[in-house]
Amino acid sequence: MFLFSDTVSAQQVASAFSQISLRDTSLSGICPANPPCNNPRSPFRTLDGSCNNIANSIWGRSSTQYIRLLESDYDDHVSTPRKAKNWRQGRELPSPRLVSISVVHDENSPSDSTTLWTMQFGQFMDHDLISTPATPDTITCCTDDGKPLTADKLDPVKCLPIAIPQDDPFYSQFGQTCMQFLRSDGAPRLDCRFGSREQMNANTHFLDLSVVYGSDDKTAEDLRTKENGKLKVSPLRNHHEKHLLPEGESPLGRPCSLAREISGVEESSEIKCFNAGDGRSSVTPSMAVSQTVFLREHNRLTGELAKLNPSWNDERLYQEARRILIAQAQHITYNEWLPVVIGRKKMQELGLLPLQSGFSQSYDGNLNPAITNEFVSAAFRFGHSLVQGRYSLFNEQRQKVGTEKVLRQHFFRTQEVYTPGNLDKFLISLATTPVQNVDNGFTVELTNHLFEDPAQRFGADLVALNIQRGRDHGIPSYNAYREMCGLKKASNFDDLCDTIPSVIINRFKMLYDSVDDIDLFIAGTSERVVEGALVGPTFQCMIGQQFLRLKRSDRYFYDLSGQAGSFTQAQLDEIRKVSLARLVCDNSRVEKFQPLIFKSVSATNPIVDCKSSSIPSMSLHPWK
Ligand code: HEM
Ligand SMILES: [Ca+2]
Repeated sequence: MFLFSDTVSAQQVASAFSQISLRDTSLSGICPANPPCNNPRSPFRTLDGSCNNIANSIWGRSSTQYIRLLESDYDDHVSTPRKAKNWRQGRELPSPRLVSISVVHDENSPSDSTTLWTMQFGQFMDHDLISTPATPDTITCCTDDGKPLTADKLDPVKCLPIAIPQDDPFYSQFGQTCMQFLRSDGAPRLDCRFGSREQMNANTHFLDLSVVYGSDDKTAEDLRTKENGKLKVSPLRNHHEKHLLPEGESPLGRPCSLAREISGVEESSEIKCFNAGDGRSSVTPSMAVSQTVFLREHNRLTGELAKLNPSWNDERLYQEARRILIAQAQHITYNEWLPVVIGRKKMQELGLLPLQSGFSQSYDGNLNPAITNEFVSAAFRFGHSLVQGRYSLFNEQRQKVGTEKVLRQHFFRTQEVYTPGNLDKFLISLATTPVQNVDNGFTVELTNHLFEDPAQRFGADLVALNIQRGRDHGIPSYNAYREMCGLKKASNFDDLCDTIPSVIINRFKMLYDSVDDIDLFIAGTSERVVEGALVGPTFQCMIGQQFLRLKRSDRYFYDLSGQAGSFTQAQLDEIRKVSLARLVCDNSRVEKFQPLIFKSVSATNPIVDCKSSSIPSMSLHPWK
C-alpha cells in the first residue's frame, strides 16, 4: 500500500508502480506475449512482422508499442502532457498554433537539386513504417463552430484540443478558436509493468512493404487475387491504361471524386477511393500514384517468375515476388533515398551505404527493431516541410499541362488518377517539380488548409498538430535531444545559435519561458541543414539511428548472408541494379526519365530512354 502525503511525489509513486509486473497477477492475460513461431526458418517474412526475431518473436510486430530514445516527459509522470519547466513562476507552454504562426512561414523556396519524388517516397516510407492509431473521429474536442468545449463536455482522456489565438491571422475570420485534436491510443507495455503512457504502431515496424501488402494476415488476404500470386487491381476502364489500385472505402467518409466546381464534372459515385496495405493510400493523388507503381511491379514480377517457373503455385509466386519487391524497396531506400535525406557523409559514418558486392553480416539479434517514438512524433515528420502546395502535371516533353492545382483541393480526391494518361503525368511531375527546402517553411496548404472540407474555407494546421502530437506522446524538449545527438546542451536561448538562426531564436524567446521548453518538432525543422543533407543535425542523427536500427535488427534485410531469407549471390547482384527510375519506367507508359529520380535533371543526370543502360534492369534468371 502507498500512503499519499505531501512528502510523496508523483514521480515516486510512478516509479514504485513501475516495479509491479502484471505477469504475476490475475491480469496477466492482457500482457503482450511472444507468439509461437511455426516456421522460424521460413525464407519469407510473416505478414505481421512477428518471428523476425526468433528469441523475441513479438519484436517489430504490428500493434506493438514504439520504443523511446529518452524517457517520456509527462507532467504527472504517467500521461498528462508536459508543462513549462517553471510554469509556477513563469509562462505556460505556448499554444502549438501560436508557435506555428510565429515561427513558420510559407515562402516559395524550391530546391535546386532535389525532386518531389524525395517527398513522395518519404511519405510512402512513413506509411510503411508508422501508423499510430487514435480513437475514431466521432469524438469532437471542440464545439461544432470551433470554440472550446466546457470542461464538463470535454473528454480529457481522448481530447487535447489546440487553442487558436483570438487574433489568429487566418482562423479569426472564421471565428475559430479551437482545433480538433484526438490523443493517440495508449499501448499495452511490452514489459507488462505499470508505467507511463506509451503509443503503438498499427503497422509492422520493419521496412517490409506492409504499405503494399498489409500488416496482418486478414488485410493481406483481402488484397490478393489468389491466382498466379497476383494482387488485386481495379477493373480497366480504358484499354490504353495499365492497372490501378483496387477500389476501397473512403477515408474520413470523404468522397474520392472532386467537387464539380473544381473538376468541372459531376461528382460520380463510380469514382472510388483506393485500397492498399496501409489505409492512407488515397490521402493525395500522388500518394496513390506511388502505391500503384509498387502494386504493378509486384504483378509484373509474378508474371516473369511464372514464365521461368511454370510449376510455382499462387502462394509461391506471391511470396517470391513479395520478397524481391521488399528487397528492391530496401535497396532504393538505402542506396538512393536516404543519402539524399541525411547526406552521404552521415551514411558513411554510420556504415549505412549498401555494399557494392558480397554480403553483409550486420544482423544483430539483440537489437529491438521497434520504431522510436521520437522518430514518429517529430524527426520523420521533417517531410512535411518538403511538400509543395501547388502542383502541375507534366507531359513527356516536361511541359506543364492543364492548370496548376493547390493541394487543398486534392486531399482524398483521387479522381485525377482515373483520368487516362494522368498517372504517367503525375510520375513525370514528381520527377520534374523540385521539393521545398527544409527551412522552417511550410505551405499554407498544410498549415491552414489541411484536409479542408470544400464546404468550409479552412482546414487544420499540420505544424500545430505535429507539436501537439509530441506533447501527447510525452516527448521531451529539443534541448534533451541536442545532448543525445552530441551537440552541447544549451543553458540559455543564445546557446542555440550553433544550429538555429538568430531570427528564430528570438521568436523562441518570445514564445517559450525557458530553453528547456522548446518543442522538438519546431526546433528540429528550424535548424540550419547539414551540408549535403535535407535536415539539420538533430533530425539527421535521429533519422540515421532509426535506419541503422531498421537495417541491423531485420533478419530478412536484403543483403545478409546465412539467414533463412538470404538471396544467392547472383540474385543479390541483380537486386543491386534496381533504382526507383527503373520501377517507374517498367510500370508506366512513360518512355524516359533521369536515372537518379530523386535528383533534378542536370548535365550529369540527363533524361534518358527507359531502355538505356543508364537505368539498369534486373534479370530474374537467377530465380529460375
Ligand atoms: C501531402 C503530403 C502529406 C500530408 C497531407 C501529410 C499529413 C499528415 C497528417 C495529417 C498526419 C497526422 C498528424 C497528427 O495528427 O499527428 C501526418 C503524420 C505523419 N507524417 Fe505526414 N503528411 C504528408 C507528407 C509526409 C511526408 C513526406 C513525410 C515524411 C517524409 C511524412 C511523415 C509523417 C509521419 C512520420 C507522421 C506520423 C504518422 C503516425 O504517427 O501515424 N508525412 N502526416
Ligand atoms: Ca512495415
